[in-house]
Amino acid sequence: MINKKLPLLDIHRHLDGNVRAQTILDLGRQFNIQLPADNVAALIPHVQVIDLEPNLMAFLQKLDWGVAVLGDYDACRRIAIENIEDAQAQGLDYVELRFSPYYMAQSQGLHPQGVVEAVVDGIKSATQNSTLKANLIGIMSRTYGTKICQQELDALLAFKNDLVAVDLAGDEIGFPGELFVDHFKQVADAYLAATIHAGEALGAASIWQAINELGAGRIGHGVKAIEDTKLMDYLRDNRIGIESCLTSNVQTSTVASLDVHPLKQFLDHGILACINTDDPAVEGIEIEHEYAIAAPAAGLTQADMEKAQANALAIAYLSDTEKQSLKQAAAAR
Ligand SMILES: O=c1[nH]cnc2c1ncn2[C@@H]1O[C@H](CO)[C@@H](O)[C@H]1O
Ligand SMILES: [Zn+2]
Repeated sequence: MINKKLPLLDIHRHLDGNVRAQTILDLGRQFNIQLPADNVAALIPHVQVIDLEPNLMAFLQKLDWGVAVLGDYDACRRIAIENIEDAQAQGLDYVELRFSPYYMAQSQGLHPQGVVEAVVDGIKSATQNSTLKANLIGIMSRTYGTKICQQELDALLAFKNDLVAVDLAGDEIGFPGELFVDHFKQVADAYLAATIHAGEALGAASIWQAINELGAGRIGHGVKAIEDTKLMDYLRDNRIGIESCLTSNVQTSTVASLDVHPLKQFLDHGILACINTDDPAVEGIEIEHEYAIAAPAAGLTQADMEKAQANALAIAYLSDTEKQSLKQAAAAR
């Protein structure tokens, strides 16, 4: 269970993987986009994983309707604002929302830089009078190849002061990290942190590559680190955190079931691993479910879950002062 006396964080959460079904319907109508259904109940099977998907790429297709309806920049702003509302409704104290401007732009011919501007603006206005703190992570969608990713990076770097990090997501097998060394050199030159989706569809070598060649200071998923003890030691000793996403890893068939998920072993090893949602609307779960249902099913004790809460704070892209004040505010409630 979530310990309310500790700050609750979700630091691996795709804004464009969390578009409400009702919003997809509204925007579909607004922009005259033909959808596979005209009510929420009938739309759900098209935009949410119902059973397991056979692999990561099949899972990722479920995100497509959420971006297919982004007909203008106001629509992008709307889903950014709704993501803050959703995070607030979950009782999160701090959220890192990540998004891929090219992925959001491509379907309706928007400009990626306009998408970044709209998302930044939406997050700023929605958090202005709120106790929830949010930071943004820019994603390069590797699935579109190196050239598009450069365009996407250009759009992100035009707003680098509004971001805390850059990520690489999408098809890890088809577009491995080796292709993106030059991109992440530019990320480092812009003084932005790097967190990379690695060791989800590929093995431990992909995690080593993300650390050594792309400068990753955190790893998204990192499931396959369990295959390499030296890597487990390295992650612990260098405080490279793992952003675990339990339900997502089952739905993508990255792990066979929760009881064989390596998160418990990561925690026992002293790795700064934490619990996150990934794509809540697509998965049909929320952070509460991950703590109340998924984590116990993955063998975590209450103490493990509290460790995971503390780890999320330890590796969050926040200053020590910000971390301290989140801690104090939670302890006082
Ligand atoms: O679990 C995941 N693994 C890899 N890539 C993901 C995952 N969830 C979403 N995306 C990717 O992130 C971008 C949108 O933010 C898209 O490229 C989507 O395919
Ligand atoms: Zn992810």
